[in-house]
Amino acid sequence: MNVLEVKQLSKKFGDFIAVDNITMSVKEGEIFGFLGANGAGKSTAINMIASLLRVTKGEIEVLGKNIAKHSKFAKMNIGIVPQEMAIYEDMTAYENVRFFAGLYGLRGAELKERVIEALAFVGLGDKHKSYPKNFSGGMKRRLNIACAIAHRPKLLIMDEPTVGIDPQSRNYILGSVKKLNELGCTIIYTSHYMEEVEEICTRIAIIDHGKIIAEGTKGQLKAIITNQKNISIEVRSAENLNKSKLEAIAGVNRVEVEDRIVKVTSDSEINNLNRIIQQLMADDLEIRAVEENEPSLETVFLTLTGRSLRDQ
Ligand SMILES: Nc1ncnc2c1ncn2[C@@H]1O[C@H](COP(=O)(O)OP(=O)(O)OP(=O)(O)O)[C@@H](O)[C@H]1O
Repeated sequence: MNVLEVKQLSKKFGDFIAVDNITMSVKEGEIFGFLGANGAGKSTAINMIASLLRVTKGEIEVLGKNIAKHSKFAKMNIGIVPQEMAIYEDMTAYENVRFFAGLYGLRGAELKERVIEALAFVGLGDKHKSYPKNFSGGMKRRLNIACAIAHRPKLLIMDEPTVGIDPQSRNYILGSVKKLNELGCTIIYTSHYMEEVEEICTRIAIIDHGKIIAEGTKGQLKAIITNQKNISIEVRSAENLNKSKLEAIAGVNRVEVEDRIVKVTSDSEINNLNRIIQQLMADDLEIRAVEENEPSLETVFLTLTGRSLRDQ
């Protein structure tokens, strides 16, 4: 089932087109990565999905229902962790989460239970009475997440939740995202940190100048720019290597030897690692290490957009 369906969605600010006719869908159980450089249009797109921003053109369906026609249904089923911290500094952590969960209609014992659950989930179970003004950036982010999940949304949208925080909180947040997903929450995760997206996302859309320019699993995105893989095998000595026999293995395109490293370039679709290793062993080469390198998503992004994700 599709949790989210976006059809020909656009947003104009005056004459400027921030989101340009995007169509995409997110299936139940996915961690869908929305990857783009600063200003690419990520926040604008997800703010429309979360009903925080008016749509210029296009349609958005959540769990099969149009969000413009079923606004309450959409609100109950979506949680958003906005880029700008949305917490009240003069309310305790508990009061913050209670306030936001209350906006979703939770009341009484259920409200209390969910607030406690959400705070524990983000590792702030012992900070109920603390004020966020005394929190580190990472703790504030975690509180922000607790506010967005207490009503147990089916779809959680996170807008760069790890920007500007310490590595420990970052790891905690990434771990929480995975755990929430395992508990059945579908997640849209925007970031311009490539490694995060590579680590947690099951499918990724690359957005650039308001348009989705590529979409797919990591493997599919990487296959856009290359259908090759590089295998590096470190051996004790490459003296006895029978190069032509290696080159004869199905899928192998090139074999190079650099000192004690045998470098094999092969079609990525063909699973021939076993045969390559068997051939080296048949030549009596002592294998010390094997490494298979794919192009990184950063390379994919660079190739498709002509610019780096960061530093611009
Ligand atoms: N309210 C607004 N009025 C005018 N232009 C806007 C407005 N909001 C965003 N923009 C512009 O739309 C473009 C997309 O912005 P958006 O915030 O969606 O990008 P982003 O991909 O989320 O980037 P970032 O990683 O910096 O948040 C930018 O050029 C931005 O300046």
